[in-house]
Amino acid sequence: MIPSIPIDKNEMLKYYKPIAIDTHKGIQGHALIIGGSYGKIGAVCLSSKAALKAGCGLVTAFVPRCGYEIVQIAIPEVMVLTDVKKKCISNISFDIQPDAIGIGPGIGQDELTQKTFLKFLKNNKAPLVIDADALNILSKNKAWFLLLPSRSILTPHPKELERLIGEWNSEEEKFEKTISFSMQYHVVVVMKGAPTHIIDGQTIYKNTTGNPALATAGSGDVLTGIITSLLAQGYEPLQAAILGVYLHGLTADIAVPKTGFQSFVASDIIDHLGAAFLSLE
Ligand SMILES: NC(=O)C1=CN([C@@H]2O[C@H](COP(=O)(O)OP(=O)(O)OC[C@H]3O[C@@H](n4cnc5c(N)ncnc54)[C@H](OP(=O)(O)O)[C@@H]3O)[C@@H](O)[C@H]2O)[C@@H](O)CC1
Ligand SMILES: Nc1ncnc2c1ncn2[C@@H]1O[C@H](COP(=O)(O)OP(=O)(O)O)[C@@H](O)[C@H]1O
Ligand SMILES: [Mg+2]
Repeated sequence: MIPSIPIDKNEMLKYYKPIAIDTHKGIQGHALIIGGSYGKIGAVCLSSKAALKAGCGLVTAFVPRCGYEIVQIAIPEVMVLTDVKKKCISNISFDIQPDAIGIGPGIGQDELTQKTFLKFLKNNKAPLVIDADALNILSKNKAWFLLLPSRSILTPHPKELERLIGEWNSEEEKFEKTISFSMQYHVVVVMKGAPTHIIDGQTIYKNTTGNPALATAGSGDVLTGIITSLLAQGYEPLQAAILGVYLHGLTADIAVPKTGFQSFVASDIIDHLGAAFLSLE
């Protein structure tokens, strides 16, 4: 057994910051979600709605042109910036100053998307959450790991993790390799699974919330939105990852007695975020 710190309510209460009474949307954090491609704009809708519902004052989505109306209609509270290309992201360019950026949900791996992702990494200064195809692009271009801002948060599922660090022959080896990766590139790795572990250098955290209802499309896209939101609200990267993973899992624990396992979908995570936050008050 590899020793780990449980991510439970006690751990949460060390970090959780209730909302200040005199706050306003301008200081409550601005999250930017970059992602989507033709047929996968839903991933950005889920991620950016989750960012709002996790407490951000402002959320902007950067999507290919085909995503403009979809995001505006699905979530009117979210602002939308569009790429010049219709079906994929080819030129990440914006004149806002987000407090944190989540990149990857539904973004695909088009050559143009890979190129602009490299340019983005070279210029970006904002704290990052990297998920899905942005992780897969990094796995194909391992030299780019060096461009990640220190304390970036990576959120791979097991297959994405294998693409990042290579195959493992035992659970122990998987953790060893992820710890080395985290230390080498100074990143926080959210090893999604059942349960999810968070690796920060040599420290391993193990989540205690969540259940198989989360095995549903878009569940990880929602987690990216939640963690990006917390990061934008000023939580330190490790705290944002821990709190995000805990709340994400808790929504399923709260919802399942009403929805059952089968009928729980990623939007139910978003719908139960309020109840999850209230349990910390
Ligand atoms: N509505 C939308 O717009 C949605 C858009 N989405 C977007 O689609 C893009 C592709 O994302 P993706 O994760 O589906 O593809 P990919 O990286 O090939 O991984 C799939 C393979 O990984 C494995 N695997 C996964 N989990 C595992 C586990 N827990 N434990 C073990 N293995 C596990 C499993 O491999 P297998 O077991 O089949 O060998 C599976 O076949 C991405 O950009 C995402 O954001 C989706 O979020 C859906 C909603
Ligand atoms: N059986 C399970 N028990 C607990 N959590 C699960 C289970 N299956 C999946 N999850 C969680 O659901 C999420 C799935 O993420 P991911 O595979 O990236 O989904 P997607 O790409 O479809 O959004 C992760 O947070 C993972 O930990
Ligand atoms: Mg995913």
